[in-house]
Amino acid sequence: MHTDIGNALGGDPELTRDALDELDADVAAAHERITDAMADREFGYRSLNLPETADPDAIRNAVAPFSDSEAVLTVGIGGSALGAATLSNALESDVDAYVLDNVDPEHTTRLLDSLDLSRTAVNVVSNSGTTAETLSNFLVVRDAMERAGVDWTERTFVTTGPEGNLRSLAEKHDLPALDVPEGVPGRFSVLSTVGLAAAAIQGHDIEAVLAGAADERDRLAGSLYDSPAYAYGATTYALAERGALTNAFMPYAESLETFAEWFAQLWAESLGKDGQGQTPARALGATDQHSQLQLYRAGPRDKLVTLVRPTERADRGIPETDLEGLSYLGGQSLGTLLDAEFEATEASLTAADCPNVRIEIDRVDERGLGELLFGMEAACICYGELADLSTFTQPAVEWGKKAARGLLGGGEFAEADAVRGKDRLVVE
Ligand SMILES: O=P(O)(O)OC[C@H]1O[C@](O)(CO)[C@@H](O)[C@@H]1O
Repeated sequence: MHTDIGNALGGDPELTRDALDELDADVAAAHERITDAMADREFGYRSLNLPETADPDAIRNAVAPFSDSEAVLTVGIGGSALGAATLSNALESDVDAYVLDNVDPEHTTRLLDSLDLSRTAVNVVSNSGTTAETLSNFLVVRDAMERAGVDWTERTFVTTGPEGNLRSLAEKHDLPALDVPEGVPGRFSVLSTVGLAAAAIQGHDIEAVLAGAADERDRLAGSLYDSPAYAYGATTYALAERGALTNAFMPYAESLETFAEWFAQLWAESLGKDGQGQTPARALGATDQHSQLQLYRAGPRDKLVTLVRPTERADRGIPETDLEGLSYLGGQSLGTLLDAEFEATEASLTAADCPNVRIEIDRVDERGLGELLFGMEAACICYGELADLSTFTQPAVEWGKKAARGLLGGGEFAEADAVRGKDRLVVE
């Protein structure tokens, strides 16, 4: 992973090289804290140990019974689904991958009706084992399997914490069970059983994912100028401190669209604390040049744009044309056009004083994804250290869970009363 912060300097909000140089002393302190916490396997920080603590052989052994699958369905939500989805949507495989990470009945029915459940491996993923959406979807999937005459215990494995409903279910029905690594929050768990099991069933080189992550870990250093991950974490933090409260995250590869979704949870749930944080806006290049770029260039001076691309990709030529005014496109390639648009957009943002950062990997392959995923996790932790945040917790999400549970008769919660007491002003 390479991080180019040249265009992050001198924009509006303004960040100067002197300011970054001054911040670098804090980055050195953050690095020391991070490496000590990694060595002590502290909660959350131990996520950065996964390149060597994850056990790809154990993962492959656990999913071996599903090697005949034509599809793998991950039932989870948040970090328990987005890591697997990032890898499956970025890489090609003969084994299809699907994710149920919402409780939209029409979508769930459409998906289940489309699957041959007798040939689908179902991975139910929940660290807590109590997440309403995941457990509800599992019950629906199990019912669909039974209606299809499929022995669900033959097609299902779980990935969960040491206790809870899924652990009990696995023990009761002797299901293969993978352990969610202890002390690793869901949004930091992609480089573990949580993100790698489905990838293993799809035949992806999970060892290469971990090798890419290990390479990025080896680049962590006591200066932002020596570590691509810290360069990104420190620059985004410094810009946020100066008013860039939105981070438009814009990969120029369809295969990285879900990666942007994964990044959004990592950034929002880790850094949105005590009135601080930086809103991740998911975008896609070149498509969003024709939708959101207007705001990025000419809207409030409250954002940075992160541009991500592989420097190598398979390409496809554009046929010659005699269409008036389009002949310049003929004989080019789609990849050349995409790169021209990337660089033009980057320059366009800079010309409009919108700070932007370029992140590049060689290719969207297992190794490149490992670099990106680890790099963003380390960047996020660096930002959290600099901002003195509680990076690894997410207390604010609990209010809504209690309210929903109360509305469903799952207990007495004051939050549910607040829902019932909504002020209404309906305009029809
Ligand atoms: O793996 P679990 O416990 O089902 O949690 C799923 C997701 O829900 C959250 O806990 C937020 O509610 C995320 O942090 C997590 O990734």
